[in-house]
Amino acid sequence: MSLYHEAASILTGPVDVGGSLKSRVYNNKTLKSSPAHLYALVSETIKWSGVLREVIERSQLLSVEKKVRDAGFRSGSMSGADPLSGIDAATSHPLKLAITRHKARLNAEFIKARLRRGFPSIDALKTSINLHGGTQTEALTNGSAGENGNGEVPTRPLLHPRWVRINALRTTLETQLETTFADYSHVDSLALLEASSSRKVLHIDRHVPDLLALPPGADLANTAAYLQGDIIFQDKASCFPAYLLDPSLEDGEFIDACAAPGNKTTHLASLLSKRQRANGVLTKNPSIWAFERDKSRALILKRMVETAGANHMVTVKPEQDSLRVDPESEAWRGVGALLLDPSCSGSGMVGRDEMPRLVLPSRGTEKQAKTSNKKKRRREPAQEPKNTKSSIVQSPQDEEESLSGNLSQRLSSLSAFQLKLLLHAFRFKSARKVVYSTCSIHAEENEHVVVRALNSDIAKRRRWRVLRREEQVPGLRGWGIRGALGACEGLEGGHGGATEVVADACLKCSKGGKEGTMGFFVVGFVRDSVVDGDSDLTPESGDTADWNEEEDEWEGFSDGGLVAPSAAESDQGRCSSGKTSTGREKRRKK
Ligand SMILES: C[S@@+](CC[C@H](N)C(=O)[O-])C[C@H]1O[C@@H](n2cnc3c(N)ncnc32)[C@H](O)[C@@H]1O
Repeated sequence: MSLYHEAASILTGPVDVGGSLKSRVYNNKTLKSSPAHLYALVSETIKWSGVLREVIERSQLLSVEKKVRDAGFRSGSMSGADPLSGIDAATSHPLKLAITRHKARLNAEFIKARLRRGFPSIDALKTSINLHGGTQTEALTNGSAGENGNGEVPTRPLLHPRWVRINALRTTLETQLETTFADYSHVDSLALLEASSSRKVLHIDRHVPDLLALPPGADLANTAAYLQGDIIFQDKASCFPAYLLDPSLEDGEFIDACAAPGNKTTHLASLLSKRQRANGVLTKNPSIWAFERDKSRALILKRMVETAGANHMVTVKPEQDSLRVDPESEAWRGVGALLLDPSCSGSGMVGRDEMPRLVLPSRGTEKQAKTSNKKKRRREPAQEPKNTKSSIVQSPQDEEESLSGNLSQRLSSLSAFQLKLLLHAFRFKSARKVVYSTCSIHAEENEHVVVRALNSDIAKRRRWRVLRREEQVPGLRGWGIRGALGACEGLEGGHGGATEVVADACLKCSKGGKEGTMGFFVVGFVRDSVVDGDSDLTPESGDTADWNEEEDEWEGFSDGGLVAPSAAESDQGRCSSGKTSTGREKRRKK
């Protein structure tokens, strides 16, 4: 049984210490069990924990079997046809006996749990759980059933879909729908996508052009389309910045000031190539300068640009610190628009160093407990240490990290760095558009940076203002989640606009929300004309905290995939597959 005890200790460990589930198992040298077996057991347990909870709670097993309760029915496998078939212990083991005594009741509850979810067979339930990791079936238990049942669908999508961006540099949406996704059925909403038990189902996004949502388990990493760069795994939210920039061939040159691994750079190039195609005439190729200060990340960026077929537009500047580029220099006079997606806390990332949540059964309601054993229940002896977030979800509670001293310090350092980059972007003499984004959910890195930027000397003198909601590209104008009014207070007037206008100009994405995105923030800045005679500006003056380079900031994945960890891994495979970049010639030297 040590396999089960070890699984239990992994599953009940604190959620905020020890890294991902995989690293907790494979890096723990004190475990006796085979890491592969243990990992399989804990991941299966997590996947099935919602069903297990229901079966155990409804059978009231824990109210009558003290042994099971004290040992903790912490892990089990549901890979077989009944809830008990996976328990690998001697038949005479007291724990196994305590469970098998209730076999009939447990099996009956298991059947009911399956039917409640609308699955006609165990295989159908298994397929859905394997596809959606168990969470989707949870959505179906409150009275509604999935498409296998009475056709109803859950009211809210719960999972992070696999977002796939069609790369217009190499292909078109129509071509991909006729080839890579020819045998996929189309659904009208994420809710339907999540309710589907089919792997071959997709939803065409209604906000960002050329973006598809697929089920989270969709495996496209080996498709020709992915390998040749026709499709790119990119979270929907991460597609907002380039789209919001609304790049046109008249904008002049572009800079992506924080470019690696290259999702937004290649998206920008893709949007420009569509513009070129729409123009119908052979236009001069637009220029995108992709700055990346980190040497190894710049290599990944180069590969991504190459794979996406954007070499003819993008010039990667490896080991280039954006802040060391002189925006006043004549060399950058042609730059009209910038993307700025700086390193941030990454608090909006889905799956970052995440420990999956285990849903545990309770011993039943007070009433159930009283009727079953008529004894007053004692509290579980094993208590979590204070101030430690457990990976077990006992009851829904807000697990938002509190702004402790450390976090607050870190955020203030990060936001100082982000502001510095933003004000630097404002200094490019011909620039008329800047899009700023973070994958952070903290106002300090988002609205507060916007307010401080608008209050800056350079913003006022060069007349930078926010790109108002009504000016935004059609797909994003309708996006409902906007900046927090309270977080936008403190505007000093001038050209910044009213607090409401600024808050409404900010687009936010919720992590784990019904839109299926990661947590994200994006805002556009524009100016209506280029103002000259302002080279005497010292834009960074007056900005407070110093950026601490040692901070653990989020710098995006080291690959092209801002999706689930598995996709990130597969992208990494592509990026580090030994394929060398072709040594693309620089179009011109700066
Ligand atoms: C959040 S990631 C960017 C993700 C990227 N925009 C994408 O969509 O794939 C931030 C990147 O900016 C780089 N970076 C941070 N500060 C920089 C600076 N001052 N100059 C250039 N690159 C910088 C980091 O090394 C990191 O690769």
